[in-house]
This record gives sequence, C-alpha cells and structure tokens, in this order.
Amino acid sequence: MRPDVETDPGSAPLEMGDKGMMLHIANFGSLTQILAHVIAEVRGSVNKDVNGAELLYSLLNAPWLQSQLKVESILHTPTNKLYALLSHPHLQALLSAHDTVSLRDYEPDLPPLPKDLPEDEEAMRIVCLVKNNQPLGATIRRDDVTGEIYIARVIHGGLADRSGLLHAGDRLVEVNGHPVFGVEPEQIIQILVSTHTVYSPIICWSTAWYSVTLQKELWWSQPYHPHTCAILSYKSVFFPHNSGFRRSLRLCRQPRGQAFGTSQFCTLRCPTNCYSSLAKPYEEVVRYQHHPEHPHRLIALLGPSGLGVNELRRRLIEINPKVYQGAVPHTTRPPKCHEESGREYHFISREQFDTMVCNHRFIEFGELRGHLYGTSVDAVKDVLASGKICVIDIEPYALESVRTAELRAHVIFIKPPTVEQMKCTRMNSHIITSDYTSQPFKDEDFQEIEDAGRNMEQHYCQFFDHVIVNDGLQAACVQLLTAVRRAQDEPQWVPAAWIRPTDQS
Ligand SMILES: Nc1ncnc2c1ncn2[C@@H]1O[C@H](COP(=O)(O)OP(=O)(O)OP(=O)(O)O)[C@@H](O)[C@H]1O
Repeated sequence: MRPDVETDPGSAPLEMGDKGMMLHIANFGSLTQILAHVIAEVRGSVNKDVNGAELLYSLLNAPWLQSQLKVESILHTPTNKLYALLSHPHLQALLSAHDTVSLRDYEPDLPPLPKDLPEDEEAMRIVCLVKNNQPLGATIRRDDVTGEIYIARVIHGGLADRSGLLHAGDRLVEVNGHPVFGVEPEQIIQILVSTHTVYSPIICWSTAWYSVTLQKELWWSQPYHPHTCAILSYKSVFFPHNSGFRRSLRLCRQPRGQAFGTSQFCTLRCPTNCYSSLAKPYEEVVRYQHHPEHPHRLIALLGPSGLGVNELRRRLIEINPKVYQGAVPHTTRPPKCHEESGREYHFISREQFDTMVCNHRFIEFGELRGHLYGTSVDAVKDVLASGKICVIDIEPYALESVRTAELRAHVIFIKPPTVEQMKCTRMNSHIITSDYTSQPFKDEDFQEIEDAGRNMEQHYCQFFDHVIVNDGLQAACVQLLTAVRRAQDEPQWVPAAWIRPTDQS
C-alpha cells in the first residue's frame, strides 16, 4: 500500500503504512519536527514574497522527501529500540553467561595414564560417558581372587550399551581419576552414581557375561542383605512360538499355544501373560547363599534340542542317583506293563491333567500322539523335599515357571560348540528326528543346533546362571557337576523377590 503523505508538515503526527502498522512519525525523532519548523519558516518567507522562497518551499514539501524521511525514521527507530534492549543489564548478563558457557571446554580433564600400564597399549582405552539423569546401565564385580574390578553386566539399551564403550568383562582401572584396585565396590558405585561424567581407563576383556544393569538407588544399598543388591535388566525378550517339549521327552516340537490344539491352554497355564515376569525390564537381584537345611535349588538345563541336554542330565544323575534326580512327568497315556505310576510317569486322566493345567501346576506340558505329557511343579518339589537335587531340562518359555521363590532354579545354558567341532565330536552319535527315528547327525542338524543356540543365547542369556559348552561330553559333564555343586554351596545372584517375596512374586 502506498504511504499516505501528509502534505501539511505542521500537522504531526504523520501516518503511513498498512492498517496493521500505523506509524507515528512524530515519535520517530526530531528530524521530521525540525523539517516541519523549517518549512513553516520558509512558508513565512513565501508569504513575504522573499526571492527564491517559493522554490525552496516546494522543494521541502516534495512528496519524495517526505517519504524518504518517513522511511529513515522507520528504519532508525527499531535500531534504537534494539540497542536499548540489548543494553539492558539483565540481557547483558544473559549474553555474558552464554559466552562464558559456550567457551567452556566440557571434555573431562583426564589424568595422565598410569605408568605401570601393560606394554600392549591397545589393551587400554579411556572411556568417557556423560550420564545426564540416566543410570549408567552396567554392573561391576570384584574378582575374589585378584581383587580386580570388572564390568559384570551391561544393560541392553542402557547408557553404557548405547555408548558401545563398555562391555561385560572389561577390567576397570580407574573411575574419574580414582584407581579402583582394592576399592570396595560400594565406593566405586558411589563415584559412578554421583558424577555426571564418568571416564575410566578400561582394559578390554573378552569374558562373556550376560546383560544386567545397575540401578543406582538400589545397587548395594538394600538393608535386607549385608552385601549386595542390583537390578537385573532383561533384554527385549523374544519368545518363539514354536517352542515345545524337548524331543528327549518323545514329544515333537509343537507351537506352544497349539499344544492341545487350541491356544486356550496357553492362557490357562499363564493366567495373565505367559511372559509377564520375563518381560520385566528390570529385576532386583541379591547375593544368595543356599542354606544347608533348606531344600536344594532346582537345576534347570536349557539348550537347543539335539545338543545333548538330556544326555548331560542323564549322566549327571547316573554319577550319583542318591544326590541327583529328575522329576517324574505326568501323562495321560496308559501305563505299559512294566511301568509303575510315580516311577516312570504319574499316570493320570485327561480331566486330572486339565485340572492341573488350569491350576498352573505344570512347568511345561505338551501333547504327543493324542496323549498329554507334563512336568509339574509338585514333581519337582517332591524331589527337593526328599533332600535330593532335582535336575530337569526345560524350554525357554518354562523359565518363568522355574524362576520362582519356591524352586529357585539355577539355570544352566548348554551351549553348542562350533559346527566343525560338533562334526568331530558327534561322528558316532545319533539324533532323534521329528519323526521319532534315531539317525546319524547331518550337517543341517549341526547348523540348526548352532542357530538355535545362538538364538536362545541372544534372547535369554540374562537368565543364565551358568553356561557350559557341550563340546566333549566328558568335559561338559565335569563342568556340569561343578556348576551344580557351586549352585548349592556358593553364593549366587538371585532375584530379590525370592528372598523378600513381594506381592507380585
Ligand atoms: N558332547 C557330545 N559328544 C558326542 N555326542 C553327544 C554329545 N552330547 C550329546 N551327544 C549325543 O547327541 C545325541 C543327542 O543328545 P540328546 O538326546 O541328549 O539331545 P537333547 O539336547 O536332549 O535333544 P532332544 O531334546 O531332542 O532329546 C545323543 O545321542 C547324545 O549321546
């Protein structure tokens, strides 16, 4: 819109612009007013017929000059306002603070590397983590023998994990300039918890630990246990729907929800959500020492089908049947002539079986050739009540049923060696195929076992208390024996709810 130009310079204020931006020239400064006075003076001279006054008057009244003056005023005024604003002490202080902060170097002031570093410099790295308000997402452990501090576990998706800088098994050398050797884990945790930026020389270590995290409020601080308390963090748990009973139970792999031809049974077995507790992002854990007078902890073996989980279980029991025993399964099939109820199986009717399913009495169950089979909680408890160590093998979905305050399962993952190693060690072994025939292992079987093992480890490793690689059978058996003894005799990390039952447990 073209500006309206007031031709009478004496009639200030002049206005220009759109309706939304009416501007009062008189407020814009003295230049316009001075000019108005000059024009008034020249006007007097014109009236007195002074020579040349007419020309000067028309020059000063020219619209272009008026417009130019208005534009100048408009441009000039915001500058003044801005200058006044920026000169304000509060804004000056703010700008000064901004400059100070922006110039500051927030990189940690790292101490010089310790002199006694190993020759291999590449083994040492300095890690810097800025925590903000998040927990670090890692736990530490002290090696009882060497006193060294290690990263025990790294929470999947937590700060440490996302940084990619900390790994389970890394040896901690310093935290924020404090050497950690010989320092109580509680003190190290205090440093980790209280500081914003954590930087540590770390020595890489390749030990495979499983992923657990640290929740700063609870770590090492619970009153009910003198030593330790941590928060387990579960990875995003993936529950395959094609898991079923082990082939060793003569039950083929079946989709779990279809064990009875309907998914209803799955719901019956797990009233709320089959995976509810396993899917929890965190689980508080404590160091637990099994009391000699209490029932033994259940030993639950987990591993890919065909790897030898059942073989190892069988061999362990054979070593000392007075100490180790399996749980007697329930079945709806009729007993064979040599079988005795409660010895090979608990023979029950389908109605009884269904009732047990409805009452969530089974750790696992499935159907084969029209008959139901299941391992019950009570069968496990019977063995434990007899003073023996109960050893069972389970599918991953049964983890929830055995990781309870009642059974306190110690979960041992039987891990496949490489395909090449399996080819060597299984040359004379046979696998029971899905059509229930015993056949020599094929290359595909080994590949399948390896893949299944990797998948299991990836999704459930956080529940493994111990891992045994079943390469040589003899060696694996010895390791199993040792692990089972340790589970009963030595302190172990267990969910805090087992020791201090909560409403949910
Ligand atoms: N380390 C090993 N070396 C050689 N043979 C082995 C080894 N471990 C297991 N086997 C053999 O592999 C075969 C399969 O073992 P097993 O039946 O115990 O597997 P599984 O994991 O229980 O599988 P499934 O659940 O399908 O029965 C058996 O013949 C067993 O003797």
